[in-house]
Amino acid sequence: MAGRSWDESDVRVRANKRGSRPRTKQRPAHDDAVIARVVAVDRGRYTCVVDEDGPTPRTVLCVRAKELRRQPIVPGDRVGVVGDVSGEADTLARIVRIEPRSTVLRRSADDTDPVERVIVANADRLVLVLAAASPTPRTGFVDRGLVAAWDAGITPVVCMTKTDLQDPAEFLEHFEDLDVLTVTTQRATERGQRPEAGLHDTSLEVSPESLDRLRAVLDGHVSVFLGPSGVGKSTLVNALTGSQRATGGVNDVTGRGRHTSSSALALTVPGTRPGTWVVDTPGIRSLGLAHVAEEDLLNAFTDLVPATADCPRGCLHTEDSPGCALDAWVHRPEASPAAPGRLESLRRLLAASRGETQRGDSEKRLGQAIT
Ligand SMILES: Nc1nc2c(ncn2[C@@H]2O[C@H](COP(=O)(O)OP(=O)(O)OP(=O)(O)O)[C@@H](O)[C@H]2O)c(=O)[nH]1
Ligand SMILES: [Zn+2]
Repeated sequence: MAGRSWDESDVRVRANKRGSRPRTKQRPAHDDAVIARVVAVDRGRYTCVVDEDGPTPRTVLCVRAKELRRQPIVPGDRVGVVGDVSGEADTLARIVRIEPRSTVLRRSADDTDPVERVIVANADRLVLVLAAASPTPRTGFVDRGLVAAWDAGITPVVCMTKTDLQDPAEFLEHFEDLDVLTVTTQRATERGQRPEAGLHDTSLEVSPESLDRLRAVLDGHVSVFLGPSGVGKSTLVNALTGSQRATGGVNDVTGRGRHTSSSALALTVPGTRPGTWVVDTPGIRSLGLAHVAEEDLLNAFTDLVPATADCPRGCLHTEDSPGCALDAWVHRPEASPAAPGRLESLRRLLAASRGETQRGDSEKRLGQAIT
């Protein structure tokens, strides 16, 4: 293969097995393809919404063209679709093209999955969900989430749930030097006061004001929610989208009835503009940062980056790096009280990332450490 680079598409230039016509790389341009949004992927079937911001949005079930076989197509993707795009029952259309993606959210390989995977395309909000209490919020989760968002070019949002249980102000001080969008949510009433809510109707638990605030943050965006177990993600997603993930209800956009697969699912948000999506990623509580370059990791700490200009060349910014300017910076009188903690976070992440690169030690993987 000297002097020439090639990819898998070359391999497929060969006679059709069934012997009719030879395959070539000159495929029809599919000028007639309509643009659709992928909302769910399940065993080679792609549920797409055609005309998402037009007068007749409809759900179309698709397969993908053979030439796209090797490319991941994920929720959030915008694709070109040909064939029967009526959305009527028992029709099947075909995805012939993946539109350029504005962002991709990746999940690092880890012990549960050896392959790095794209999980969502075109998201522009990463909502890091934490509870003000129960479970106790941890700054490390936000630090890692901010790095993941920065790396993917996605705007992070910190969403503090359960503020009925605890005032989140003290926790949020940790991030006050960062220009991070923050939103708080709480439950409307005690369950006991709303017996009609029933045990499984979680949507009634979130206060209407909370939902208004969230909708304002999500409006016009494609958002992914990420958070440790038990912080109230499904409660929020259900309340916002009207889906009933936990109970297997019917969603009117996907028309799929039950969402049993564990892959991501894009849902519309009633009361927002067309083009507003929440991508639910069941089972994914962390993204892993193994694929994030060290420099990008540092750049995510926008509050500390300016200080590194005074570090010696090649400074590793560890606690024992000679002349590292970061210590003095976070302890200067005008520094915020949160600054030393931020430096600790940065050093923990750097150490984890270096540990992994040097030793390949899976225990040290950032992927595991994010939650
Ligand atoms: N007090 C209070 N409880 C809440 C609030 N939001 C959710 N909860 C409760 O927190 C518990 C966990 O909520 P879930 O929505 O299942 O949490 P989750 O993040 O989806 O958890 P996983 O499915 O494990 O990822 C439930 O008992 C909710 O009723 C809130 O704002 N205030
Ligand atoms: Zn340094």
